[in-house]
Amino acid sequence: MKKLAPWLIEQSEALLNELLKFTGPADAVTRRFFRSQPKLGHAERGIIAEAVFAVLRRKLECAHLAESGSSRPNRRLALLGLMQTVGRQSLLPSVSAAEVEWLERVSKIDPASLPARIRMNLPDWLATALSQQISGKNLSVDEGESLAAALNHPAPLDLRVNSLKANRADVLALLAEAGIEAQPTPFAPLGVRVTGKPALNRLSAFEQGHFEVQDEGSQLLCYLVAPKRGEMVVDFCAGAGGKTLALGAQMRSSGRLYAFDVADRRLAKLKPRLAKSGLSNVHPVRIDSEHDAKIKRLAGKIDRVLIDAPCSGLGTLRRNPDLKWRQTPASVAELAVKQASILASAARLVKPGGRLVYATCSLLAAENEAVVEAFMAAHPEFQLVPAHKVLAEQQIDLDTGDYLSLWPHQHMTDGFFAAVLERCV
Ligand SMILES: C[S@@+](CC[C@H](N)C(=O)[O-])C[C@H]1O[C@@H](n2cnc3c(N)ncnc32)[C@H](O)[C@@H]1O
Repeated sequence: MKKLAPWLIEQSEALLNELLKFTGPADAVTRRFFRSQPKLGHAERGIIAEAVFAVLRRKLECAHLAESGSSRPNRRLALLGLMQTVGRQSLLPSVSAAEVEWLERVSKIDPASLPARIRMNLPDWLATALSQQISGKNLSVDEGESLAAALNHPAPLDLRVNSLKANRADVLALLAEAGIEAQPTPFAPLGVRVTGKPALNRLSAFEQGHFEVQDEGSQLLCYLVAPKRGEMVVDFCAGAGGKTLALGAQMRSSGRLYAFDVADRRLAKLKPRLAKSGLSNVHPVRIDSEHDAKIKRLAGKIDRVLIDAPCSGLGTLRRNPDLKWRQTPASVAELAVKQASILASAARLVKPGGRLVYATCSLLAAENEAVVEAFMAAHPEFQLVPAHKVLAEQQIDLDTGDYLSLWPHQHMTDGFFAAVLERCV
């Protein structure tokens, strides 16, 4: 047990002061804060970031506990975050006698005794939407509690082996050699789940593109696309290209893979990743919107289209806990309109017999089933292909029904939704 340096409490409080304004994504605010504090070392940044993210995950619970105590409110929150992450014994020698007494008192409170609303740490509108979905599927209330609990845990670190350069056994062996504990992911054939958060970017296998960091759920979406060698494929919302790289490797770097996105700055991040991936079939293209004229030129020519739609990100709360406090019913409704527009436009690319995969990292039916069902009602030329069949064809034994619905508490992945649609004529 090592005593925590008192200034780390002050820095955690200072960062919380910024984060709790919710003016932007928490990871960006945190990066900016650390840039303004160049003297902070890697380990110290880790301590601060973990503590403040613990507060964001359990904001309602922390705010409830912080109603007692007498220091500054955000200092109390920082202390609660640090108590969870570095432990009480490291923290207590660094705080005042009154704070020791308060921390001892609140740590005796059994979380199970708190009202469900506070225990779940979800805003009311989101808790209601999720519990309606859960009861619509005839699942128990406990299911909602387990989901909320899983969303409040940090995500594990998953890797995807780049099959152009390595195989999973090689990567597992080299991680073991480097003293890093890891195991194969349960579903994705090229996935590796690492224990803890070791710094992987200094490993030469990472620098040489033998693996990429990618959640197992994201990897599974790419198996739904299942592009083949020599095909014409579009990754419509490619962003920094996490899924583009996986699709390109599935195509064995043959055919043509267009990586579309409206954000230049995201596509720019794809370029260095492409360079080390060994892929030569990827064409990044910035589009103005889903109505860009470049899309018309490729209409009816594409074998496979992936739409990894912009969404609320509520399936990624393990990594981005701030999203539950930043999204609102109005922002979700606005996103659903955008998603419908992108889906309708991207669908024009698909050739007869070709497929499109509509995917989000949201848990909400409004961004998922509702968008797909409205699209299918307006486009009878598209038919739903059961997701479990597509996965089974690739020896992946995962059946969540006609749609792929991944849930953190059931599958240990981020929350994802995907539908496979085939153009019949
Ligand atoms: C969920 S992210 C994509 C993540 C990416 N596929 C990956 O695996 O890393 C959604 C992306 O959609 C892009 N986007 C937003 N509006 C768009 C539009 N109208 N057409 C194409 N892309 C769009 C955003 O810039 C963002 O990069």
